[in-house]
Amino acid sequence: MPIVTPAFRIFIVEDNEWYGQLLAYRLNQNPDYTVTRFASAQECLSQLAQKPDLISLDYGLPDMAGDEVFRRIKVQLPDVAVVVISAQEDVRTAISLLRQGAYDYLVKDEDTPDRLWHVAGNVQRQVTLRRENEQLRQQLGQATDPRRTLLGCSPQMQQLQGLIEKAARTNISVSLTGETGTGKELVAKAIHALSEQRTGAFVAVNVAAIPRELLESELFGHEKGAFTGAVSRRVGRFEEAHQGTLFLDEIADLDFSLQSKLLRALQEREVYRVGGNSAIRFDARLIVATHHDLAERVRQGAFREDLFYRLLGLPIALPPLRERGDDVLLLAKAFLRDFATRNNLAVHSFSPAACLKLQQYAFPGNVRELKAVVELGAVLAEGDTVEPVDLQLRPTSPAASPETAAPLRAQVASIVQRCLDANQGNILQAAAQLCIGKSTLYRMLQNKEVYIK
Ligand SMILES: Nc1ncnc2c1ncn2[C@@H]1O[C@H](COP(=O)(O)OP(=O)(O)OP(=O)(O)O)[C@@H](O)[C@H]1O
Repeated sequence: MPIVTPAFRIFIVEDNEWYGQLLAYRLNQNPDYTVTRFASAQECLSQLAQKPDLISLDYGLPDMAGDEVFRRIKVQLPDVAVVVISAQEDVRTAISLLRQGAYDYLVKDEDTPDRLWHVAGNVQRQVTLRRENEQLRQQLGQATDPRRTLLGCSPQMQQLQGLIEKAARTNISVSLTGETGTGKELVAKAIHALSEQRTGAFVAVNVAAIPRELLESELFGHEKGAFTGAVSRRVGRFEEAHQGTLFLDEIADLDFSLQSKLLRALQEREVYRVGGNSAIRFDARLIVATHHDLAERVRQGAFREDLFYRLLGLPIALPPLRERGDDVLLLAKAFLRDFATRNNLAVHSFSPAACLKLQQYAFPGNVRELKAVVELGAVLAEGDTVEPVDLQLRPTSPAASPETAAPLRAQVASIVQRCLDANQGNILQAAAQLCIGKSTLYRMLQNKEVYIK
């Protein structure tokens, strides 16, 4: 099966029209790059669902401070390479941004377009290698054992694992719902990896991220000359997914006319390329996902009812992270261990107060946000322990309010005490559950903040 390499997407965020054009002109010399320009931070942030591979970010945008834009990008897309471009050299800012995960820091001068070109080449090579790696692993059938990749022990997650296994036994369509970052794509991949289709490709399309006029040819492909710009024949995502799994993310955003075409394709089990006459057989499992209430969309007349029922298949609702109890700490610990190992960092645990801060936060961005918060926390931590100050949560969180900060010590002690009691005073077990070192527990005992009853 061929390795499928999607376009390499680059965002240029630059309020100086002329300079933005200059950078785009240089990068567009590589026909494999899809370059999009934005004049403001807000415009760029609103389009992150397109999942760019590289962002060239002007540090002095008029509508938002550079470090804030950087932080928001990294919360949503922790893996994207961000190259910060600044009008003047500021070593402190550069170091701080690089520590927080910026890919590079360039100062604006006449060589910048060439240096950006060079950096883009490096990033593209890394991204291509990573994608090929993932696809090869999947094709070898070694990919994603959901028990290893989909972490969580809460009853909600156990129920989810059961549904994934049921879905994998047949080729039933699956409709996933859940807030952003709850793991819908991960679940789709897990179903694929456990199913008979695992030797075929897993093809993911984010319907909301592709402009309407390009989506039809993205899904169904096109023949050479089908429209202006169709310089060669293109195989659509349906064809690529043949005998594998097609994952359509953000399905609620599908345009009405494309809804009819999708329905026809599913009923007939065949598709036509744009500008083509011959039917192409399509046999793949379909998984759709949305963070909207699709039934409500049907009631509003924005989504076809017949298509809704055809897509519904086995509905699986993913719970928000804040409803998964202790999974927050379990996931945080796993992400910390993983990030520290990959980056050779000594940091290995969270202080009790840091655990409490994580448990009290609502995580509107769910697991994706937790992962970004933990990784940044690992970078910011001074010693081997992540402290509350290292956890950069959004200000709306209750954890940030002064009322919760004041009795923090007492609350920590009460949580630790409850955990000690639940473990019949077993310090090792309690420390492991709380993700803290046993020395912290001994110190709290010594200070009479907690007791062994
Ligand atoms: N239970 C989990 N265990 C480990 N990692 C998880 C879990 N759930 C989600 N993740 C990680 O969180 C991130 C977001 O997950 P994913 O992209 O699957 O979410 P999503 O619901 O599809 O998001 P969106 O609606 O924004 O597309 C990914 O890095 C994923 O690997």
